[in-house]
Amino acid sequence: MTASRTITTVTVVGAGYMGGGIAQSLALAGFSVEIVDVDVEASIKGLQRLLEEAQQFEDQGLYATGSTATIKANMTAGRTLEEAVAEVDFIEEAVIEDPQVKREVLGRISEHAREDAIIGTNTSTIPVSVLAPAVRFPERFLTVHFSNPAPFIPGVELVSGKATTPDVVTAVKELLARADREGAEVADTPGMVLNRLQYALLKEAANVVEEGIATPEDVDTIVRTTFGFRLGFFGPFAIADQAGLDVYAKGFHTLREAYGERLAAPQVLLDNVEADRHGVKNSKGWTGDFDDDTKAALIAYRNKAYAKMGELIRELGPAPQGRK
Ligand SMILES: NC(=O)c1ccc[n+]([C@@H]2O[C@H](COP(=O)([O-])OP(=O)(O)OC[C@H]3O[C@@H](n4cnc5c(N)ncnc54)[C@H](O)[C@@H]3O)[C@@H](O)[C@H]2O)c1
Repeated sequence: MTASRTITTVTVVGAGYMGGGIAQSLALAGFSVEIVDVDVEASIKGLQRLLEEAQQFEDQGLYATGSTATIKANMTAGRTLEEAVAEVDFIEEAVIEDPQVKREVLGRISEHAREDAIIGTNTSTIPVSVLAPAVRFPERFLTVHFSNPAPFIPGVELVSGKATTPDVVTAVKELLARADREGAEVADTPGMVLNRLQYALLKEAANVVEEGIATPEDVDTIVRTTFGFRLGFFGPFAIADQAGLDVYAKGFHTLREAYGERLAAPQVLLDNVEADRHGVKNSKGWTGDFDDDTKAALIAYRNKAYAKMGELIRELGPAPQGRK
């Protein structure tokens, strides 16, 4: 491994829905990006499609004027996988979600890449431990999981394997920051964090419907107009701090009575309350301590965020819906 891990050149292998969006985003951020698909013809078609899509985004005002020209200047296609991975600093694999196919492709990538090139996989479900054995020099391998649609969703889950070295994670975080993305590290577990939480919400939402408590339409309305409204700005811990941890503890008591241990208060929440940490209101929260200036700034930020969110939703109008 070389000392410097700064990434400037990237190859994305698998230029489909996600790989295409990732390549587009990185090219727009100034990285030199090559895309590779099943063969040279598919790669060139992919490039054409991505440039057309970028132009549409630009015409719709979603990308700044000149973005397509930047992407065109920074993105190439037309070589084999072996050629395209040979010199670059970072390779992101985004082929189909099939462990066998991924292992084969990752094996080829790592065989032909520089020994110090960093290799990421965009898998949404397959543990690093399943894929890493296929990678030559697995210390430079990790999951770099972008979300759909990649051109617009900023968050990226990063999952290290047993062998992954910290400098590799740092270099990928720097790449993401340059592309205006935010990487968060999670352990190598099925579903990681994003899908574990998202699936838990869907499962409970389905329970609510099955129990006849609300229709799917009303569940969706409640989610997007109440707690979902906050989620673009605050995660569950920050929200709990704002609501009051003592309030949550009481709420969990009611839920436990109704639904059993499954919805009992987490011990760490009870420990916080026991230690007189009630959240922002008593200046001692789960996420930290709050002095008066920080409290005032947080409330001002929250109010502005929600007012602007309301404005945006009114401006966009309701989302199109499928016919019943
Ligand atoms: N679609 C999503 O919402 C989403 C979100 C996050 C992560 N992911 C993950 O991203 C990855 C790609 O998903 P997608 O939705 O973009 O799929 P996709 O089918 O749109 O794209 C996959 C691409 O890989 C190409 N490909 C297949 N085999 C290949 C090979 N051997 N060599 C080179 N290219 C090959 C295909 O031709 C296709 O263009 C998967 O691991 C998926 O789980 C998907």
